[in-house]
Amino acid sequence: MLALEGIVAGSEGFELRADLRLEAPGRVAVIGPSGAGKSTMLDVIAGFRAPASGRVTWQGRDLTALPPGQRPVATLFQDNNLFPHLTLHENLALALRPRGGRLTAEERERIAAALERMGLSDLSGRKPGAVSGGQASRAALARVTLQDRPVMLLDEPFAALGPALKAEMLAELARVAGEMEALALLVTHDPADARAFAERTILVAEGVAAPPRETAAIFADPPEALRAYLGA
Ligand SMILES: Nc1ncnc2c1ncn2[C@@H]1O[C@H](COP(=O)(O)OP(=O)(O)OP(=O)(O)O)[C@@H](O)[C@H]1O
Repeated sequence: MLALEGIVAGSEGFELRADLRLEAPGRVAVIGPSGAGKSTMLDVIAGFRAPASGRVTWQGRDLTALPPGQRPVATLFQDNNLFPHLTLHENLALALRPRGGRLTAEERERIAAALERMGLSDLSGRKPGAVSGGQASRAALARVTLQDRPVMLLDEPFAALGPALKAEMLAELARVAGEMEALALLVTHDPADARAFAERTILVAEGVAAPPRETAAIFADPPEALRAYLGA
C-alpha cells in the first residue's frame, strides 16, 4: 500500500493536497486539467519535491525523508530519459549501475533478458536516435523494469506516439507491471488511456488529488471537475 497522508505540496501560488491510499499491486490512472498538479503529486512520491506537510508511506514505512534513489520507486517521463549518446544496451546498463563500472555476468544476462522481452535484442547496439519512436519507448520501459522497483510512476510516457503504438505500449506496460506485481501510476490526458490501462483513477483538480475510484465508475458518473475537463 502506498499512502499519501495529509500531503500539502506545491510552489509559489500553487498548492496541491492529497490524502489517499493505493493498494499494490495495481494499475492507476492520474487524470485532470493541465497545471492541476499531476506531476507535482508524482514528484512528491518519487522524492523530487518535498511536501510542505504530510508524509508518504510504502507498506507502512515512512519515505518522506528519503532521497529518490532510496525509494522503492522507478519513474518514466514523456521524453523517455534515454541518453542519446549511449546505445540501448548502455542505457539499460545505467539502470543497474548508475555510476558506471563493469557489469557482472548476471547483470549482462538481466539486460539481455530485458531487451529480449521487448523485442529489442537485435537493436541493443544502436543509439536512441537510430531506432523508431516505439522502439525507443520500449527501451525506456525495459530500463524501468530493470530497476525492479515495486512502484512505477509514468508521466505521459507515450504521449509522442501515434494512437496504435500508444495502445500497444500501454498493453505492454500493463503486462510488465503485472509480471512485476508493481503498483503503476500513469499520468494521462486521454480518458481512453485510463479506461484501457487502469483499474482505478485519481482525479487531480482544483488543488486536490482525490482518492482513487474505479475507472469505469468515475467515467460513468464523472464528478463536476472531470465533466468540465472532458467537456461533457
Ligand atoms: N518548477 C516550478 N516552479 C513554479 N511553478 C511550478 C513549477 N512546476 C510546476 N509549477 C506550477 O505548479 C502547478 C502544477 O503543475 P504540475 O506540473 O504539477 O501540473 P500537471 O497537472 O502535471 O500539468 P500538465 O498536465 O500540464 O503536465 C502549475 O500551476 C504549475 O504552473
